[in-house]
Amino acid sequence: MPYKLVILLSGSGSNLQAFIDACESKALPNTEVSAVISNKTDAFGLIRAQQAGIATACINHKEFASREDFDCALKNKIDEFGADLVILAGFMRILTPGFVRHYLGRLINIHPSLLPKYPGLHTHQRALDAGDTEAGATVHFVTEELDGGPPIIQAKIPIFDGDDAATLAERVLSKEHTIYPLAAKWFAEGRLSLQNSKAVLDDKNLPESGVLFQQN
Ligand SMILES: Nc1nc2c(c(=O)[nH]1)N[C@@H](CN(C=O)c1ccc(C(=O)N[C@@H](CCC(=O)O)C(=O)O)cc1)CN2
Ligand SMILES: NCC(=O)N[C@@H]1O[C@H](COP(=O)([O-])[O-])[C@@H](O)[C@H]1O
Repeated sequence: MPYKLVILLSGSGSNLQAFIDACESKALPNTEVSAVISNKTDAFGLIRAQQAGIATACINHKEFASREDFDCALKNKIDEFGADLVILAGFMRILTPGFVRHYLGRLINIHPSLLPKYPGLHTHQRALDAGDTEAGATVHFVTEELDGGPPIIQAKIPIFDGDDAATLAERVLSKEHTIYPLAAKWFAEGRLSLQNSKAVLDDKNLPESGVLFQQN
């Protein structure tokens, strides 16, 4: 029985594509993307999923009277598909405490900064404006606190003179496509868990910033 990923997204879906390719190449063995769900009807990630023969659903947050109602519909759809792991891949909605509690420990996100720096939006511009010399991405467990969940893995890149938010985003995204499937692989292998609000890998608490991914 393959390990089932349900991926939530709001945009282009290049991280989704990385998961599709990793499952296809068996870099993520015995794992499948069971469904892709978006809150945006025009998310290109839905097209990517359809091109890969993956079930899709669109639940438009604008059609709901409250965040709680939207999250309840989202939860029902996810559970209809069945998910061992719920993956936020550029999903641009803040999730309610009830939703997070339901999936706690099997709900992860990728954030385009070296958390705890720059939670929220516009991370690359904030790093540039602060004069930082490095940027990156963080895979973390999702908790009620926005982008405050325990980090699992981080990748760092240098910020070059002349970088702008777009060039930074492009180089960070490339690292995301490596670390995100790796974190999911650890989870599918039963090596990664959330215990007492800490990320645990191979029965050891991870460092505050997660595992630092080093690519030679
Ligand atoms: N309870 C949590 N929900 C979410 C988390 C989390 O850690 N805890 N991670 C985010 C992902 N994210 C950054 O990584 C993020 C997504 C969305 C927003 C945000 O401000 N959204 C606005 C709408 C913005 C828009 O529609 O363009 C909103 O929801 O009102 C901040 C950070 C996913 N959810
Ligand atoms: N706060 C959440 C957030 O900003 N997530 C970011 O959205 C992008 C989605 O790209 P993709 O659609 O090409 O995978 C990624 O860079 C991800 O880190």
